[in-house]
Amino acid sequence: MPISSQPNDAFNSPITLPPVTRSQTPAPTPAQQPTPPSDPQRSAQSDATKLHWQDNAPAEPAPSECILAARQIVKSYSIGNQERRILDEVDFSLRPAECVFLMGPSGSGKTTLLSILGMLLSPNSGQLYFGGLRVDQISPEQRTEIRRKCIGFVFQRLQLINALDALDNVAIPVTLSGTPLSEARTQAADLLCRVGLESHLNALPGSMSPGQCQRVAMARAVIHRPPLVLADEPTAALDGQSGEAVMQLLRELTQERGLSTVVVTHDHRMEKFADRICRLDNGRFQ
Ligand SMILES: Nc1ncnc2c1ncn2[C@@H]1O[C@H](COP(=O)(O)OP(=O)(O)OP(=O)(O)O)[C@@H](O)[C@H]1O
Repeated sequence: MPISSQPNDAFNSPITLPPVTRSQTPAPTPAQQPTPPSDPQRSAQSDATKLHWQDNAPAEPAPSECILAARQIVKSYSIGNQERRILDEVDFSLRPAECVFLMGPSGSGKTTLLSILGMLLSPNSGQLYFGGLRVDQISPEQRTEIRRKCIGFVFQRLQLINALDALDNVAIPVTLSGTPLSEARTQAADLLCRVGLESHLNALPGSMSPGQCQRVAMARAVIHRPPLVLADEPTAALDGQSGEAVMQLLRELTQERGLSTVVVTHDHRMEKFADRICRLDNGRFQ
């Protein structure tokens, strides 16, 4: 099920970030984006941990080592007088600059998990950490602020504003956090050129192909350099060739900026773009 919440709701409320303390470190600002450790000893440790982790060992890395960590997440819905468990004590970890794909059968809970990771949906229980901060324990306003500043969303159903051209679809969200429009437009134009749309800066979404619109959506998702990008079936509406080009571009954009990425996809042809694949089945990782 595609995420249906408007990502733009994150841009609506003027909220101040929570006070910064060591035990409640807010998600990193763009200038503080986490990067893989450069110290050789630390790198060796991290590589060892990653190997261990990729070998499906039960241990998850510490939340403080992750850009995003979910622990024992449960999500249920009541249908009539019956409760249906959609996510059943799920653990998930995403390291800085890593790209993880969530795959699994229809109805297995992928979009539900992505929505919880993006703080668009609250779990019934479990812990969610963003940059080491327990974000399930902060106020909704603080979560909105972190989501607005630190997460870029790419949705299956494009959520471009039809009345705005490509340039302003990308630029306007940045102006909501105080960047002057002229500067935002310069940044947006650079990004749109980067994604191959230099001749479509002033095109309206209705006059562009689905693949071109998805490129605009990706530019919009990364323009504020969020440390985390969440994508729900970003290639589902595209044919194989444009889907692959869009996924390739998403990887390049996020790699260039050192952003961490979670992608929900059904498309096995895209697997080559993942650093790691987590397969959900019936609300649990296989
Ligand atoms: N608001 C809701 N109320 C009740 N059930 C829900 C709700 N949202 C999702 N579900 C159910 O939760 C299950 C998991 O849905 P989800 O969209 O996360 O699966 P998915 O793996 O992303 O599926 P797909 O690949 O088809 O998009 C589905 O059975 C769905 O019907």
